[in-house]
Amino acid sequence: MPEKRTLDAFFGVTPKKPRTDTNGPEPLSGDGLKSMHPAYPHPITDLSLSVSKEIASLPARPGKVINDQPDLDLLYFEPYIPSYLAKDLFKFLRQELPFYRVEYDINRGGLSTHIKTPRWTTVFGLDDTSIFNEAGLPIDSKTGVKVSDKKYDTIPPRPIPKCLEDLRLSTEAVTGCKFNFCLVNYYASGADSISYHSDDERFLGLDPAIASFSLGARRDFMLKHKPFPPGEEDKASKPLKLPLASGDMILMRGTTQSKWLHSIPKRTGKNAEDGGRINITFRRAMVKGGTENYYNYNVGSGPVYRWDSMKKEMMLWKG
Ligand SMILES: O=C(O)CCC(=O)C(=O)O
Ligand SMILES: [Fe+2]
Repeated sequence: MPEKRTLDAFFGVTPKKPRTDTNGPEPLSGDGLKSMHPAYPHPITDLSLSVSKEIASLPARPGKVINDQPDLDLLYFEPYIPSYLAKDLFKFLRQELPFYRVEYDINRGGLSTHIKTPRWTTVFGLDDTSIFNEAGLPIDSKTGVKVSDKKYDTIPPRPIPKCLEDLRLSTEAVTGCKFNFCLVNYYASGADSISYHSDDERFLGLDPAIASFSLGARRDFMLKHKPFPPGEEDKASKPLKLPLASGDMILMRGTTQSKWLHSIPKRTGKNAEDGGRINITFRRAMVKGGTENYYNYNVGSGPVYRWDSMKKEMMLWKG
């Protein structure tokens, strides 16, 4: 992949400064390399070569097909990443990635509602119409001409950093699917959640495959069929609860997005303080509208936060 080599050569290789802060050192790094890009709020440390190689050798166990419900097609790796590595990868990514708490307004039937996304999010990637050139700017994937499009202007797209690129490449090799986007959710506690939805946006094309990784605390992944049309209510399907553990990966494919909904419900009481969970999804956006949508809802226009390992919470990143 010549594009990647040139991009790495341009951004990826800067010696790490000796540490003067108390914010680490993190496990899994160690070769002193970082991924850089003008749109990153800060450089993102690469995984060491040995960890990178280990990720290329995954999954730890083969996936099991779950398709015993109408319109459902899942491939469940339990786990994909062995637990010792998943634990360190959780800490590494929480420390290294920039996170956002996105807020936005939705208008439904003339009524405007303010939404505060109930979890931390971040996103990297570019839809199929473009690739990043050596300067890290989108160029047309067919002609190589620099793209000037307002869909890329408000929030400039950022390439997938090497640490997540390692996992993307492994996931592509194992699933045979192609992915150009990486979305990350951080659920700091049981109070963070994602409500029932399906990832069936038009910009993903028909029957998209989405690979979804869990790191850190175990959280319940709930699935239920969308309402059946009148007369078909008897096509009985029962809701599913998958208690996803650290290192697990679930590939959702076929009609899973068009016919089913999924969620991570809140947890209360003694289950609420769980140490946090990271979810990584790999997806393939086909058109520029997908890029615009993903950056709007996962980066947004608010401030950047970064994990503070002393305070053990996300803190405003002043750069
Ligand atoms: O956290 C999860 O496992 C699910 C996340 C999800 O459904 C999404 O980001 O669309
Ligand atoms: Fe989803």
